[in-house]
Amino acid sequence: MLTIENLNKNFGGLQAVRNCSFEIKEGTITGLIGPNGAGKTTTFSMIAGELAPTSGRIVFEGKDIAGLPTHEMFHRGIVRTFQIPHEFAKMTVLENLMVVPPEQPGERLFANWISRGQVKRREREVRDRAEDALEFLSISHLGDEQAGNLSGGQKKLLELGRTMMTDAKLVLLDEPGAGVNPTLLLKIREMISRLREERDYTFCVIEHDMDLIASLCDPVIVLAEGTVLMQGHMTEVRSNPDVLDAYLGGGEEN
Ligand SMILES: Nc1ncnc2c1ncn2[C@@H]1O[C@H](COP(=O)(O)OP(=O)(O)OP(=O)(O)O)[C@@H](O)[C@H]1O
Repeated sequence: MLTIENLNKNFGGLQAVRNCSFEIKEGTITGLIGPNGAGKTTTFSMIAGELAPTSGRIVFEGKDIAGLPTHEMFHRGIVRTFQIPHEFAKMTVLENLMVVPPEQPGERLFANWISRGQVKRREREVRDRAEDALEFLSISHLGDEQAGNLSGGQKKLLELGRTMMTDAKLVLLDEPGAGVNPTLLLKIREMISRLREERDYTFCVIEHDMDLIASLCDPVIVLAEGTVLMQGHMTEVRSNPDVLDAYLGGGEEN
């Protein structure tokens, strides 16, 4: 589905990503791990169109999309969620979902005037889709809650719900486990798995929680110093001495 070929990103004299190449196969939940500063976030930002690569190719469904802006990536079905969920705190959970779909007819000045019926129909569709997302995620009871009142884990579920409002094919999940209590973590893990199995999403996940990676992701790609150190099943990754070295060398137990 996505092939990264010899990707490079320099920030001045610092080479954050260097000759990085890997593949994300359709229907997988691919983990992207590595010590702090390994280049994971920078790689995500290039795939999502927030950063232009210095050089290299990002081929999505057969087309080189490197350097295209975020809205183009979104349009093609690449959606990124963030470590800190971007909910609208003063809006309800349901409203947070309903504002996601781009180009709602009611937002276009003349569409309102020309075809009220069409706008109403579209609004109904969006509401149905939002309610379906809430039901899927078992958070229908939170629909009327102000999003700002949600716990960290509930906000992550809302973020998954916002993704379900788009026509995403590849979802880039940025630390879905960060700041989430253990009970909700199990639920988030289950929802990601079910979204893959039942709704055909492909995921790429950056995560520091190795148990979450082990239980959710296959394959796992390990980045170190901006490039791929190894790739495989988490059992192989865990027993690879180079991976251990990279983590210990980074001085961080993550
Ligand atoms: N906008 C920027 N300007 C300059 N340097 C940057 C910028 N963004 C990232 N870097 C540097 O690039 C390197 C890779 O950073 P990146 O955030 O991609 O790593 P990471 O693997 O996501 O780390 P972490 O796990 O700590 O989030 C680091 O040395 C970082 O300091």
